[in-house]
Formats: sequence, C-alpha cells, structure tokens
Amino acid sequence: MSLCFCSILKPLILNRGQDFVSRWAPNPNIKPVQFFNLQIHGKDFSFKSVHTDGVGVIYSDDTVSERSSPPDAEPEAGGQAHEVVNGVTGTATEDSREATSEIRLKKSQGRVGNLEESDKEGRFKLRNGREVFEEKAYLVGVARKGDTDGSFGIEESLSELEQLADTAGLLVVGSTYQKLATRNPRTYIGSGKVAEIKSAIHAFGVETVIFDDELSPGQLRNLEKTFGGDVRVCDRTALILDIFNQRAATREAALQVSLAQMEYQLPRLTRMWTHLERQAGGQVKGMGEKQIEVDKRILRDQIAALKKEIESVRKHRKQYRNRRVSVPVPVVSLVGYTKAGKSTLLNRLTGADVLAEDKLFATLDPTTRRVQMKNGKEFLLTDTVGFIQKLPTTLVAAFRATLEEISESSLLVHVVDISHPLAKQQIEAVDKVLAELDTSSIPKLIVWNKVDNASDPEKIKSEAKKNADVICISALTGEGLDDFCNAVQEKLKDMMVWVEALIPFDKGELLSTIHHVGMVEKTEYVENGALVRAHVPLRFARILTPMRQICVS
Ligand SMILES: Nc1nc2c(ncn2[C@@H]2O[C@H](COP(=O)(O)OP(=O)(O)OP(=O)(O)O)[C@@H](O)[C@H]2O)c(=O)[nH]1
Ligand SMILES: [Mg+2]
Repeated sequence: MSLCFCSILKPLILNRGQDFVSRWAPNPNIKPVQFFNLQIHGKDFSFKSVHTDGVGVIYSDDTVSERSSPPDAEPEAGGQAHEVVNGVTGTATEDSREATSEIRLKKSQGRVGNLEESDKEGRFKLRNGREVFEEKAYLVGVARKGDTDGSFGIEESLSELEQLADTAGLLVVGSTYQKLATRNPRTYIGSGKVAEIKSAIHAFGVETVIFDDELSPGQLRNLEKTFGGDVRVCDRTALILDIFNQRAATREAALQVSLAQMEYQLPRLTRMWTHLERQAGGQVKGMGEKQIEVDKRILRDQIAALKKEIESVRKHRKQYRNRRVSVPVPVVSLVGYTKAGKSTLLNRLTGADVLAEDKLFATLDPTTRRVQMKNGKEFLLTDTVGFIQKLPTTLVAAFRATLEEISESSLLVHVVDISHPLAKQQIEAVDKVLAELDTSSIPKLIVWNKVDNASDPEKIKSEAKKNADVICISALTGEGLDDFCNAVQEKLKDMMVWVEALIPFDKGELLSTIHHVGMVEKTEYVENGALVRAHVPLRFARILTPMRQICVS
C-alpha cells in the first residue's frame, strides 16, 4: 500500500514509512465551531457555534445546514429531538439543553472512533495505479488587489488547484481566498483569515491545508504551528511535485521528480526541527538543530548523486537523439497546457498508445513517433509534458533535460484546448514557460484543438482562418487533421533549403530519403545518376554537399 501524498515532506532520508496513517489520520479533536463563513465548492455557507446559538449541522457529503435550538426551545412532538451529526441521524429523548449537548458529544466521539476504523478504510482510493489515502483538504488562495493583467482569476486558479488536489488523491472539503495588497511575510494571509481557516479545520476534520502559491519555508512553519500538530500545510508546488511523483513511470522521470522534490525540500527541512523539538519535549535544546544539519548534509549528498545519475541518463538520451539526427526526418514537438489534447493528437496521427485521459499531467515522458502523411512524406512527432500556470521553477529546471526535445525540434506545435473558458490565459502560461526554455528561434504552429467541444465551432473555425499560423482541429473526431499535416509540411518547407543535386545511381537510398523528408520539384534521370531539384532540411542539404558540387544548373 503506498501513501503518496506525504512524499514531499518525506524525502528518502527522512522517510517515516508507514506511520503516515497515524500522523495524518483524521483529527480526533473535531470541536464545536464558532461563527464563521465558508466557501465550499463555490457556495457560501454560514455556521454558528454549538455553544451559543444552536446546532450547526455538517453533513459528510459537504452539504451544510443550520438548525437553531435556543435554550427554551420545545422538543419535537413526542418529546423527541432528532439530531443530525455528520450525516448520521440520531434521536435524543431529553429536552434539556445540557443533556442534548452531552449526547451530541458522545455521538461525535463515536464518529471519530469509527473514522479511525471503517471511514478511514473507505478513504483509501486507487489513484494513478496506486492506493492513496484520501486526505481531507482545504484550499486557500490570495488575489492580489489591483491585479488586472488578464491572468487567471483567483476563483479559476482555486478551481484548478481543486483539480490538482483531486488528481493527487485528496478530497477537497472547502476553499477560501483573501484579497491582499501585499502578502503577510509571516503567514502569507492575514490573521483573521488564519482564524477562519482554523475554524474550518475543526469543522471539517481537515488534514491538509493547501495554498495556491508557493510558501516560503518560514510561512509554512508558522502556519503549521498555528493550525496545530496534525494539520499539514503545503503549497501548489508540493502538490504538483506529488502528482509528478505518482505519475512518473520511467526511471528518468522518477529521477527528475526526486531531484525536484529534494531541492524543494532542502530549505524546508527546518520543519523537521520543530518536529524533533516537539519529540524532545523542548528539553534537549539544540538537539533538533544538530539533527537538521545532518539531514541537510545527507540530502545535499543525495542531490549531488541524483544529478550525476540524471547526467548519465541524459547522455544516453543524447546518443539516441544523435542517431535519430543521422536520419534527417524533421522533428515536430507538441507543447501545450496540461489536458489540451497533445497525447490524443499523437495517438490519432500515429496509432500510438500514449495514455490520454481527463486528468492533469497524464504525460510526463516524451514519446516520439513517425507520422506518415498521405503524400508519402514523413516527420517525427514528439509528445511532451504539459504545462500549467504557476509551474514551479524547480520542476521546469528538473525537466529541462526532457524538454531538450523541445529546444532541438524543427517546429513547435502549440496545442490549445480552444473549448476551455480560460484558453487565452492557458496560452499565455505556455508562452511564459516556452520563453524560459529559450525556444524563440523555433518556428511555431498553433493548433486550436477540441473544436467539437466549443460552444460555437463555426465561429472558432472562421476566427482560425483569419490567422495564418492557426489550424482548427479535433483530435478526438479527426476533423482538420489533413489540414494540420499540410500546415506542418508548409512550415517545415519554410525551413528547408533549395538544392539541385546529381545523385549517383549507386546512392539510390539518398534519392528515396529526399523524397521522404524533402519536397521534390523535379527528378531527371541522366547518364550518371538522377538530377534532383528539391527543398530539403538544412541538415540533409549538408549530406548532399558533394553531390551539389557536380550539379548541372
Ligand atoms: N472533446 C474533445 N476532447 C478531447 C479532444 N482531444 C483530447 N480530448 C480529451 O481531453 C483529455 C485530455 O487529453 P490528453 O490527450 O491526455 O491531453 P494532454 O495534452 O496530453 O494532457 P497532459 O498529458 O496532461 O499534458 C482526454 O480526456 C481526451 O479524451 C478533442 O479534440 N475533443
Ligand atoms: Mg499527454
């Protein structure tokens, strides 16, 4: 049984192994709540304290209601009052407020006891082929006041974070956000918001609080201290790293994710100091500090060893790529936001069997396949890892080796899910990462995918026609794929050079390669060979140089 979500906080050397369940088990201290407002799945709910105003009733299926029971309230007919606690209906016969509270408390305790057995059992879910404990998560975001740059709004960003949490195998029980001019350096959010989240933690038995932006190690530590012992605090970066960790299927991907996780972990190791300090009851001063230094040193050594290993894998990959270069078929790379449909397009065009599904980050490793066009021409198509807004820099750096595929391609095809309401923002996020990868010199073709899913496909198609670099397709239905291949061919032709060469009869294989990778205008058979006039890729033109010298123009 693997317990994936804790992996960020448990690098190899600090792995606490199977104690995860007990450390991150549902909080047994679920207490009655004070007055607060919460946003759950986009809806606003208000709660009142059990002690003062009445009975706040929280159902386990996330629906919330409120039942008022003032001190002098009459019991229901027959002297019985029905109670609903966490979706379980019970009956209380007493009409005294005190007695009712007591019974409620007992039931609540009973519920916690059950959680530790049956409910907890039911929360092991199969994710990405692994069994993951479905922790209860609460999401927190910050909207910067005056942010009008057209980027992702806070609600959209939180909704994406919810999808990420779901992909990681967490159960999102609520979310909240705050508009701030500047972030609080100590706790990222204001103290009022911190108190509100604390209430939510108690109300829902939240086990993990996830922030939508990267937190500094200090903020992380302060928030964990404030929220209390068993509640874990993490950020978007940790969540994405965890998904990558769950999804890494090859050794290279696993190594890269491990490196990114360790680099993320290194400055945050201080968290373990507080943990050790707690274990020592605060009495053995300095012990935690010493331990953290040891841990950091081990982690640094592991990072160095991992980098070496990745370098050797990278060398192999380069050798393989060089071999591919000797066959001068142009390489076209698919790039784009996660879930845009890159793998679906590769599968459709090449008959490949790359995992394509309605989940974020389905693909981590590049896959290259040969595309044979109807006119006999060929190009290599590479599927790459998808991008996301606020992509952690550690991850971009770690995947730089994989993304070398992108920087060495002849053409980039930017696949966009045009049916997505935030398509424009997703395009901007992808362009930002591409700029980081220094791909400005590589020509681009933009593909508006999922046109079948758009609310007005005809409008989208006519928009696309106005733009020379945009092709409209549906990778799912196959619509527009011929246009796509022709556009790729045209783009590739722009990058080819014009040659006229006399190919000797004993080099017949060169002639067929020209036909495969180039665009032949004319072939004439003369006494000592074939005189070819064609556009060919630059690399191939170099191979033809000796034959070009004897070319009869
Ligand atoms: N309606 C519709 N759905 C599509 C189309 N293309 C892809 N999809 C769906 O979109 C989802 C994501 O597709 P993928 O091909 O896995 O997307 P991806 O870009 O490879 O995603 P990552 O690997 O996460 O980067 C899948 O459920 C596909 O079936 C399309 O043209 N139309
Ligand atoms: Mg994919």
